[in-house]
Amino acid sequence: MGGLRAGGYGAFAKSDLDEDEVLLRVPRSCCVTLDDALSDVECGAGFRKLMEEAGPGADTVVIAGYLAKEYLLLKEYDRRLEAGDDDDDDDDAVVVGTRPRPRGNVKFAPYLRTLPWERGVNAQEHVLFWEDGDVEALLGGSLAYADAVETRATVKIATGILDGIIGPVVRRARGEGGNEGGEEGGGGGFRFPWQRSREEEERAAAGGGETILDGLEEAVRGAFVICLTRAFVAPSPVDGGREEDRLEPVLDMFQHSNVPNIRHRFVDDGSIVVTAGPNVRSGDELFNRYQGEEDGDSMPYHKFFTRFGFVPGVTEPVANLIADRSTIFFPQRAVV
Ligand SMILES: C[S@@+](CC[C@H](N)C(=O)[O-])C[C@H]1O[C@@H](n2cnc3c(N)ncnc32)[C@H](O)[C@@H]1O
Repeated sequence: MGGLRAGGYGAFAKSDLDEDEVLLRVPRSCCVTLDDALSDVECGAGFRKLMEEAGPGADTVVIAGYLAKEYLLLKEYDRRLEAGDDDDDDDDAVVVGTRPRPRGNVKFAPYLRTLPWERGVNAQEHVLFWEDGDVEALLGGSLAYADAVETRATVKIATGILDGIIGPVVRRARGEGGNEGGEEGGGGGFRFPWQRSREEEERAAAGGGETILDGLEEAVRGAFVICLTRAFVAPSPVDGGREEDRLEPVLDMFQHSNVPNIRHRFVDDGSIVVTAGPNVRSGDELFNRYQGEEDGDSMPYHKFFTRFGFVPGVTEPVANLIADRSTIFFPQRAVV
């Protein structure tokens, strides 16, 4: 990583940089991709079923589910370690089904530990972290309202679905039993919410069904925030160049600017290469440019906010912009 230093919430040049100097190269094997989720030993079968039922639109749900499951398993290993179960090498292995998974076996463990799973970690803000009342009070009537409500509803539905896939795996790891639904070859005992009978649906809605796995809501919410604020769209080298969402460790430490001073490009083997723009001096913060898939370069700022959790160039709390009825959030009205 020539000329690059992490610090604060972003990355900085540690020396003057030549234009086009290569700062880093991230191989696809270091990225979190849909392949990781679909080939997962414990939940891959459940994720594949979900893709069959729901189609490619389920990509983000599947990647978020995979991240949430790995994070919850990592937390379980950590809990055991803290409880002093680490004297013997095997003691802190979490047994999922019949397979022990030693601590080191969470593929992305060091990366998962750096991510903003909760509001405020790495100064992360996002409408997914808000209470319903805050969304109504702050965003009601604003341009951001519909997006915020839709994103939150998607995550709520996803949480119910993912409980059926990753819930049993995490419950087993915690020694709480759980059916075989999420496990590869386990018979597929779980059912998606759309496969439940009306009676089961009503019982679940009335709180009489199985309860959602403890900690799952928070983990899925965090995983969605992570996907929305950090995923890159890249051509997949394994799927005829189809575009895929990926999490790119290290590349995702750069903050956004509308006038970036680095560039990134995808190369044929699936790696991503980051190079310096012109006139970068030692100590300068290095900025990338985030792009929303549907709006390309011109994503409106209220959409930028619901997707990435901030408004470019604005340092004051968004609540102040809303209180001042900023034109970013409220359509302008002519004063006559
Ligand atoms: C991909 S991360 C960038 C690095 C990040 N701060 C981190 O947690 O590693 C994206 C998040 O960084 C923050 N961010 C990035 N650029 C920003 C900017 N120009 N102003 C304020 N926050 C920014 C937002 O919280 C955004 O959701």
